[in-house]
Amino acid sequence: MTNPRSQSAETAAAEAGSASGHGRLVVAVDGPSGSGKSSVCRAAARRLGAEYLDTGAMYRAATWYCLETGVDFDDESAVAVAVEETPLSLSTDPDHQKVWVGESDVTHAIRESRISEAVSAVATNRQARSVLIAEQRRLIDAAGFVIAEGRDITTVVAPDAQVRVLLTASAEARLARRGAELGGGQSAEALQRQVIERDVRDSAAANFTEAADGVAVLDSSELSFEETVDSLVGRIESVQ
Ligand SMILES: Nc1ncnc2c1ncn2[C@@H]1O[C@H](COP(=O)(O)OP(=O)(O)OP(=O)(O)O)[C@@H](O)[C@H]1O
Ligand SMILES: Nc1ccn([C@H]2C[C@H](O)[C@@H](COP(=O)(O)O)O2)c(=O)n1
Repeated sequence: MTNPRSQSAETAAAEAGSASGHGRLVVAVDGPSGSGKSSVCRAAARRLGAEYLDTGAMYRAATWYCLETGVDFDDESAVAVAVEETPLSLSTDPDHQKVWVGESDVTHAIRESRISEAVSAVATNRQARSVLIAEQRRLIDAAGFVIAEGRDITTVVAPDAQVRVLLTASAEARLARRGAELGGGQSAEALQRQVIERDVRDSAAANFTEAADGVAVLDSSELSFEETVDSLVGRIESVQ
């Protein structure tokens, strides 16, 4: 995987880590779709002056590249080669979340439904995963103080993180949140495909429904957004 902008992102990350006075601190958060990982982790990172790594954005950007280059998703080797080739870079600044593939700013495009519906083909490809996991570890190592979220951060990418949390919410809460986020125009079937069915497919590659040993569960079903952020921040502050 080539990474034209990674150097500046890493330099910024290292500076932010040392400037925040936290030294090296890795926070790993996993959970199913719509549990609140991205929004809660981004808000916690802002509040604490940490870097924020959205690993799902990396799977989505690689999927965008596969679609752009016309890769056949049924051809596992072709998918793996395309992911290896993807000129992906992303910022870890929680205030300026940007994702690029080469010179294309794909920050918004990777959130489209066509990406959500195709991304599992990349997520369940073993070779593609190992390429992305290596890159995620490199970005985490380069950061001083980072909150990284995804599906396998607590278990595979950063099992030695000082804070490890499984963020959950009931299926009803997750569907309602995603529906509201998308403006209420999505059919129940489309939401079911993008949230529940995607989780079922992605479960073949990672276990993000049960907490591994040493991983704390944060169930946000009955919590407001702010209460969920407060809870995560409290857990992080308790180890500082
Ligand atoms: N505790 C909460 N209460 C209410 N809404 C929440 C809560 N946590 C998150 N949300 C909202 O739910 C929506 C989905 O959250 P988010 O995108 O962060 O989930 P996610 O776990 O990252 O999903 P995905 O893995 O599919 O990207 C967002 O609109 C977010 O603001
Ligand atoms: N560590 C990760 C992060 C993400 N994925 C996969 C599973 C999702 O379908 C897809 C997009 O993630 P999202 O933006 O919805 O969080 O990427 C994964 O397998 N492992």
